[in-house]
Amino acid sequence: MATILHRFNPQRMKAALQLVSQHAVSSRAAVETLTAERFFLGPLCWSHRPIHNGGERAERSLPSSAPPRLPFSRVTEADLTFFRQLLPGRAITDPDVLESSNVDWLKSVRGSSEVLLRPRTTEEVSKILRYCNERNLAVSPQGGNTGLVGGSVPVFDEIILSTTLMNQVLAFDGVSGILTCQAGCVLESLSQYLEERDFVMPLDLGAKGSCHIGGNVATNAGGLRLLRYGSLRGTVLGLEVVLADGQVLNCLATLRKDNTGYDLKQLFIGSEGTLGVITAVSILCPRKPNAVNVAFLGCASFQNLLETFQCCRGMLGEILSAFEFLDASCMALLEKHLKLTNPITECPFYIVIETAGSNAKHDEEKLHNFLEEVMSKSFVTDGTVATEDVKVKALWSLRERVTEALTHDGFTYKYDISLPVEKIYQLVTDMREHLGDRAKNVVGYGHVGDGNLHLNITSPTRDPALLAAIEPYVYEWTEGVRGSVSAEHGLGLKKRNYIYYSKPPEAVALMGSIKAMLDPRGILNPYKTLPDDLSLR
Ligand SMILES: O=C(O)CC[C@@H](O)C(=O)O
Ligand SMILES: [Zn+2]
Repeated sequence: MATILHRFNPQRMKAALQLVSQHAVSSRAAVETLTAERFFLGPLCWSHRPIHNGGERAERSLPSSAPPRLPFSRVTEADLTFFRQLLPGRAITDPDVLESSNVDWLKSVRGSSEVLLRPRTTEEVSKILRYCNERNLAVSPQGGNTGLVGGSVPVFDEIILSTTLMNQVLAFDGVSGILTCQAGCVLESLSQYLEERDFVMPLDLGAKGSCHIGGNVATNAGGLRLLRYGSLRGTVLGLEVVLADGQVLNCLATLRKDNTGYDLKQLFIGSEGTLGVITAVSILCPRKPNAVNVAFLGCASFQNLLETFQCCRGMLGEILSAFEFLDASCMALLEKHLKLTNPITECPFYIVIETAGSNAKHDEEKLHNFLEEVMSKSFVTDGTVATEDVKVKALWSLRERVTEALTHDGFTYKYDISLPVEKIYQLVTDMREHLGDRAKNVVGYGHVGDGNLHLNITSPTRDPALLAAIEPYVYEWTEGVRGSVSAEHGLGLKKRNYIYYSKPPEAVALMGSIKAMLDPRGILNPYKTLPDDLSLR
């Protein structure tokens, strides 16, 4: 527990608890305040955050997913008239259309917004935000609504600002590979656009068919190619952002190098729409590889998997583009719920390795030598390799569709953890032991190459007792090895109060100051990312 002490600030936590209880009283008194049950699909959930004070430890409750509604204005008929004039036919109030924008992809959180705006241009976004800021109307920016932490839907009646119609490619330079596009372009459409021009997007994720590039950047999505091309913090070269007061910040540079002052775009990458609305992105795209190979391998232990990883980095080097894993429990769920077939013999662990290079013969030879090495050393017990597009896709779907398989297994508690790579599976093993038969399934999968574990725990229904057994255990465990409680999904609504497990109070306070400077009225994506002790002021 000593590791928690240096990060924990008892004063701040005490203030947070007082604040939360004040709000709880006033929100109960307000007749029209929305109750937790309206946005949280199930009974109110409380998590327990240990409080350390001079060596004494006390358990206190801090609401995890139930903030009170902040005193924003409510949308009036006059507001609707303004929006309808600005966006003819694109200011939507039909509850049936709004339904899918109010609920997240996991169907775990629900807002009750009555207005969905679909701008086409940056100028329209600017006019919307200037108006909302003046009127003190809260706004929930939304891309493809594929987020997993409740960050992409309103919590109460925030206006939904959708980037769906901002889907134009603005420019592509076939020499440098720099693409400039509007924020609402769907990732898969951009990939297709680039492939026709012999380039690829530097990121790829399971949600590619629906997610928007603006949302990807706003959440700093990682995905399956990060190992090769790095994070969006490196590949995004420029951004256009509309600030809370409607000001347009045009930092849409298309330069590889630019050291003129602070790199402001980094503030917006990963800020989950709380500091500004990203309206356009310029991004550096790699050449389309001539040869792609995918190997699906089985290992008898996680130690063998790590040995395979080390060997892989050494022998495949520059052509390695992904090293992903899933455990046997994930495979069982793929078979049971999605009727997918395991192409190799049953193993405790499975690896998906992708190579992407410029010389098919050279790549195949390297892969062949590598496979021979890991099989002869018994790091790998079985495997199959694909080079044809259809087979490559089929092998990838075994990794990409685990999230979907989990949705059929009951209620899922999801954790997206960054850990030192050698500890990546220990958390799954410890959690299984810790929960015993209280969970239906405890599964681990993720991005080995990035030290990113997706720990998912299923239960027949939402189960507060199970949740109390998982949290704060999972966060304390993570903090104990100096990991991060959000590797690539962000904090959103669900994880906002756990930020202190991964960031010192001084850093969180500075985040609060930046938020206050850029969005003084707090209208942008309220209740998300920052913890309640900062945002409920
Ligand atoms: O559902 C999850 O926990 C992970 C989703 C996604 O980040 C993935 O890598 O498949
Ligand atoms: Zn992931």
